[in-house]
Amino acid sequence: MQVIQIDVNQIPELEETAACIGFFDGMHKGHQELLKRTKKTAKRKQIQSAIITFEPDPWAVFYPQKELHHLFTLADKVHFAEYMKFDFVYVIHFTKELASLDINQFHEMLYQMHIHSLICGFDFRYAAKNTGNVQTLREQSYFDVIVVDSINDRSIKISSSRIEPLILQGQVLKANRLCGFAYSIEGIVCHGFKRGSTILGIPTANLDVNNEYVVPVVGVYAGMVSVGDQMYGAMINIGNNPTFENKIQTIEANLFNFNDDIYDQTVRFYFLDKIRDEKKFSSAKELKTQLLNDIERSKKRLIALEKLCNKTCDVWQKQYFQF
Ligand SMILES: Cc1cc2nc3c(=O)[nH]c(=O)nc-3n(C[C@H](O)[C@H](O)[C@H](O)COP(=O)(O)O)c2cc1C
Ligand SMILES: Nc1ncnc2c1ncn2[C@@H]1O[C@H](COP(=O)(O)OP(=O)(O)OP(=O)(O)O)[C@@H](O)[C@H]1O
Repeated sequence: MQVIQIDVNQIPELEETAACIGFFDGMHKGHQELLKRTKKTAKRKQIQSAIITFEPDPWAVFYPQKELHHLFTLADKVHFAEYMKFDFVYVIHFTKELASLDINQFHEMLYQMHIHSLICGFDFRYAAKNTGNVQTLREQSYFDVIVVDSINDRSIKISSSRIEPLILQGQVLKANRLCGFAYSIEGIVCHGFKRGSTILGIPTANLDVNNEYVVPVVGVYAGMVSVGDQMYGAMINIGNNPTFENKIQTIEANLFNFNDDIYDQTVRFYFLDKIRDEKKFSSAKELKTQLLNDIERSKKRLIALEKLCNKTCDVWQKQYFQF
């Protein structure tokens, strides 16, 4: 698979493709339907398949002062495209100039990119002031258009903007249901206060998270952590460790059946389900008793959510560690 950066003023020579178009934050089940339809169309027409996305987030161009967080980084989208066996990811550089193209100029751009079939959702909007829609796409004759009907959950469209608040509220299991795999964030393992391994006897890997991600609300989660291509069951805490009165928020995980040194390694934390709120304990001993309970509770959730775990391992191409 190839990732091609595209500047609207300098469109490179591209192969003929069936391509889906959108920002694709999170690659939820609605996005997945577009991806499947694109692959099918490419196969039927014997042409290449592509995902067209934009970078940076159009919102960042119009509101540069706003700090934006996402469910997926561009690298995550590229990974997902590879998992779905796409031939190309086209990353169109989103600028004010691109945003000001009129409907016909936008069609011409896609024509110059050799798009043979464009696959989009029923509510796709494009061109200056979002004046383009599926109706205007159907009226042009540069390329075929396939429109995907709304993919719903409980009669409401599945969308990135519906999933984000679920994660922010700790309703990760609901978010996971809308994606089909567990929500995850990536970062580098950094040094904590070392209380986990010394005072508590329960070592934790502290995550210096890539701050592009939406971080779930403070709380304790049953989850998984991947190190290299290996997946481990884990319990994860996001919080301020009130028992020790930390000043900063930490994201840390205790990995089951694991005791390697992974400082400075890139790892991914996967959130399956929230199991409790973070609490202040009156002693380290009480906290430790609770943590031992959390291990058992997390393992039970991992077993109950086996399908979700397996699908997540499949998407991220990790080997699942059975405990
Ligand atoms: C699953 C899990 C749950 C936790 N729950 C709490 C909690 O409820 N209250 C609290 O003060 N700290 C909690 N902690 C944080 C511990 O206090 C923390 O692991 C310990 O301070 C070690 O931190 P360190 O890695 O900086 O040494 C939890 C940690 C984990 C891994
Ligand atoms: N649930 C869905 N059903 C059908 N098409 C969808 C669905 N969600 C997104 N799409 C389509 O997928 C493409 C990418 O959409 P986009 O990146 O805007 O996702 P979104 O989840 O709708 O985002 P947001 O919540 O930010 O509006 C668009 O063509 C859009 O119409």
